Amino acid sequence: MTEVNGAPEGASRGGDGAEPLLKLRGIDKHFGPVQALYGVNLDLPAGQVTGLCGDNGAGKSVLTRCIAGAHQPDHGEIFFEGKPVHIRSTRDASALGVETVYQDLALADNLDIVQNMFLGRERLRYGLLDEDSMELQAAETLSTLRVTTVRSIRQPVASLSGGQRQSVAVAKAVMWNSKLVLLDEPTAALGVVQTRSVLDLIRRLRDHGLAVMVISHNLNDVFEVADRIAVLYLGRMVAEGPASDFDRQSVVEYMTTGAANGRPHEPAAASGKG
Ligand SMILES: Nc1ncnc2c1ncn2[C@@H]1O[C@H](COP(=O)(O)OP(=O)(O)OP(=O)(O)O)[C@@H](O)[C@H]1O
Repeated sequence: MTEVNGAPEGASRGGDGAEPLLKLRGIDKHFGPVQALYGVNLDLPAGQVTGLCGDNGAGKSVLTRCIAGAHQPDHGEIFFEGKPVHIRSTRDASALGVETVYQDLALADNLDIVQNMFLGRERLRYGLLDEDSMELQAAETLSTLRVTTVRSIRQPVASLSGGQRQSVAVAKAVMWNSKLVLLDEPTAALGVVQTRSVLDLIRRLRDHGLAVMVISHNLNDVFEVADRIAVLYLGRMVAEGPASDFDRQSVVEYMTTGAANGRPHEPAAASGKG
């Protein structure tokens, strides 16, 4: 059995009836006169991929940043493992096990894969960098996630393909005891084959029991990988539920009008949201 951060592969999935790993309730956020989020509720269960959809400016990045500790909500509550939490900084988020992979990936091109995965959290031994143990852990994490296409973990990140860079960024995020991974447009700018391998990687995170939230404009990717779908429209969460509640047309309608068939989203009766 392979493990990421102690979570057995195939760990039981938080079904819709289970307490979500992360729960947002009534999140408001404004910037001066711009109200970016209005009373947003969202559940992110463990062992499930949630696709966060919304048109440009809908509030996806602001919401992600509120969970990641990069923005502070004006109002609302965040529950993590059922307990109310205040995520005041990205450090607070990391301490909870929340890691974010932003679109720009924030990898240092001139450094190699191991150096990137440990950047800012280097391991020391007798006052020196413990290269062997960092290399071992980086290699183990990549192999657990079956990221097998990189030639050497000592190659500079500048020499990697877009898909490989995305994989390294994801591996870096999950290496640090993460329970929730937020991915901002993970397949933007990737070719067909690279997209497929990143989507496979996302499924593996889910199968290891992590909660995953994926922001994507690409509905093919969302439908391929998401167990749940949440749609923001002009800062409001207009639909949230199991992916089977939706089809492409309804998601597009929610994204562009805030309703589908002229009606707001009705959560499935069995969704057990609290
Ligand atoms: N730092 C900020 N200062 C002022 N307004 C902001 C700031 N960040 C976001 N906004 C505003 O909040 C709203 C939501 O923006 P956000 O970036 O979350 O949208 P998005 O759904 O991620 O869009 P996109 O798909 O284009 O990235 C927009 O009206 C945006 O202009």
